[in-house]
Amino acid sequence: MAINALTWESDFFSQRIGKVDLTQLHRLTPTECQAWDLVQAKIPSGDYQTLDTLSSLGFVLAEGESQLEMAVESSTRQPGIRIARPTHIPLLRELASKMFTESRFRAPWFEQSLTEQFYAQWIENAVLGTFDHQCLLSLDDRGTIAGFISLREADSTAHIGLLGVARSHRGAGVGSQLLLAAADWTRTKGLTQLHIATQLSNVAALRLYLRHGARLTTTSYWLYRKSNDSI
Ligand SMILES: CC(=O)SCCNC(=O)CCNC(=O)[C@H](O)C(C)(C)COP(=O)(O)OP(=O)(O)OC[C@H]1O[C@@H](n2cnc3c(N)ncnc32)[C@H](O)[C@@H]1OP(=O)(O)O
Ligand SMILES: Cc1cn([C@H]2C[C@H](O)[C@@H](COP(=O)(O)OP(=O)(O)O[C@H]3O[C@H](C)[C@H](N)[C@H](O)[C@H]3O)O2)c(=O)[nH]c1=O
Repeated sequence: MAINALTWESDFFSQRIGKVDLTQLHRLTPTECQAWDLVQAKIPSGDYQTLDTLSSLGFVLAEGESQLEMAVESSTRQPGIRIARPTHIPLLRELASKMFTESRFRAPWFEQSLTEQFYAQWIENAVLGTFDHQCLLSLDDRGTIAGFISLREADSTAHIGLLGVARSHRGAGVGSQLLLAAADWTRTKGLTQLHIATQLSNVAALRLYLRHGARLTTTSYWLYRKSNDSI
């Protein structure tokens, strides 16, 4: 078998969703793909051979992704940053549901209302510590949520889950403040690397990360194949 089930995603989106195991690509057949509603593959953007193989099997481009890493040698505590609590969940859900418009979880593969719920659920899970481990908030001088960042620790490295700034607060340094708070979170955990992933199209986010010294490490493509009789 060359496709592994994505269990959480399949349950959440009520579709049979699988992901190609690239080490088993030589075994992949249209018949195996057909057993799934949606098959995903994430490939290095320079791997033209895999790109061509997957294209010939009916996969199409869904999105490009960039991975970055920030070396955290020193950091400073950011004023105005709080740990999100369950009471913040309703407002965080509302903010997150409308913010991540650049996403591979998009039409025609995913219904927009479910995509909105997906990012709402992601940030709720971050507050509860059930997926990402923590969610930090930037509060404005009235105590309103200006932005949030979620973080997790995996493989001795810190990872940013979601970063979002309320539209009314953009372009005022809140994104920078949250990124610096993430660097501080990383350092206080005794870690030295902060990993970030974002869409290749997300120039605003990429500019922010690069401005703060993040290094672009890899670029990838997400390819999807939907079965004709599904969704
Ligand atoms: C891991 C992930 O989640 S990746 C996805 C990132 N999130 C999203 O795409 C969600 C939607 N987008 C957003 O929430 C926001 O646009 C973000 C997070 C990308 C950026 O947040 P912002 O708070 O606007 O960032 P910030 O203000 O620090 O920087 C943005 C611009 O404002 C400028 N700026 C910063 N401080 C100030 C200031 N005090 N006065 C004027 N301009 C300022 C910056 O120089 C920057 O300009 P540039 O991009 O032209 O260089
Ligand atoms: C909430 C939650 C999610 N999962 C699963 C579901 C998916 O299989 C993965 C998340 O996939 P990812 O490729 O990370 O998703 P995105 O493409 O939306 O994320 C990128 O863009 C975002 C805007 C953000 N920058 C993110 O950091 C990027 O990776 O996780 C799960 O198993 N359990 C959950 O609770």
